[in-house]
Amino acid sequence: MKITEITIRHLTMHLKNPFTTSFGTFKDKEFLLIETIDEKGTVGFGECVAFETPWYTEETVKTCWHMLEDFLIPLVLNKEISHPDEVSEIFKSIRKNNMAKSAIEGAFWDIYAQQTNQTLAQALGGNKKKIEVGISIGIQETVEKQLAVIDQAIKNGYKRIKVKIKPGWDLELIRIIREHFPKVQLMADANSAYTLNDIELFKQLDQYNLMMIEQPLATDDIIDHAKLQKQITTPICLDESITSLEDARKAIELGSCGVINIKIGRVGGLTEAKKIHDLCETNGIPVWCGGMLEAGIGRAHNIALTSLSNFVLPGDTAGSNHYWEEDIITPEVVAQDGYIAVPQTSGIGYKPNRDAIQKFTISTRHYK
Ligand SMILES: O=C(O)CCC(=O)c1ccccc1C(=O)O
Ligand SMILES: [Mg+2]
Repeated sequence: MKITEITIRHLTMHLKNPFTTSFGTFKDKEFLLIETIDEKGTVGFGECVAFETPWYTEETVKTCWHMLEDFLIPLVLNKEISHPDEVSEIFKSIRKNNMAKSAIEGAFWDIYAQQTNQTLAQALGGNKKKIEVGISIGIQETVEKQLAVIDQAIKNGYKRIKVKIKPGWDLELIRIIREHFPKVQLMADANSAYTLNDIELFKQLDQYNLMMIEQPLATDDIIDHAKLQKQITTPICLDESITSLEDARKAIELGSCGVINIKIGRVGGLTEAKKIHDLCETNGIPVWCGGMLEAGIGRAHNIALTSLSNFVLPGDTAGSNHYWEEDIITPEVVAQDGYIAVPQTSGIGYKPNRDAIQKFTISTRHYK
């Protein structure tokens, strides 16, 4: 395939419920949508998951646009590429900037799947017909509100609940949640809000039978996580710390985690995500697919990835209606009884909703 035209759109979408983490609150999601067209007229879409501010990783909407426009697009525009795996090879000359790389690589995968008449899931080697998903619930204003939101999520069919914790909103919160929901599959995500000085807190958390604790320590750490893992029984799940196959290899070798959360954008694309998946499978490390409050295009890519065999734990890919009044794909993503059906039409399996995309777009630029 040869991409002859690329469009970047800057969208802003209002979240149904504000999402609060240890770093702050989101009310809207601003992001870039990438549309690519090849010489045969096949259209592919990729979603850039970077946020407006660099709280989760160092990338932002603006840094991604800069990287795409000035470096990444010139490397792939009008180049003959036979397989999307080649895109990450070409991008190796650019350090990091994984979310920017991933956005464009995803559009190549979409086109490749369509041209080989496969679903994106099949193109990646995934066989599952449906995937099990959970839900990630942000920090609420009160414990009562937190319990009510969890209760509603369970009523909506989600069987695995993830809550966000931060210093002062942790042990007591988990104790109360467990008291109300003794059996639910429960986990906590700290988004790097703690240090090894908090080791007593983590030992205390062991009594609540959490499935895992996600990213308790620094965003770039695997050494302290290994020390912590040796002292607690709850498996540590790494999110922010794993940005590549090499990171995953080292974390596994050190014993820094028992589980890895794979996010396509964080690791630089589907090719790298699949490699991490395969490495974890070989090493007996279960994985699940993380989320970045994606709109429909990014969500569709997550669903395809989750169809791979070692995604054995429910991920954060909830249905469109958990996030949006209106999503940018048709049909929207539906989670029923905690499962999403993997679409069976070629490419990402959902149609971009051009009217909705238009409505949420605040600026557009074309490259050819
Ligand atoms: O529902 C989702 O998309 C995932 C929500 C979530 O936990 C999250 C959302 C934004 C940034 C980081 C994270 C995270 O997994 O740490
Ligand atoms: Mg996380």
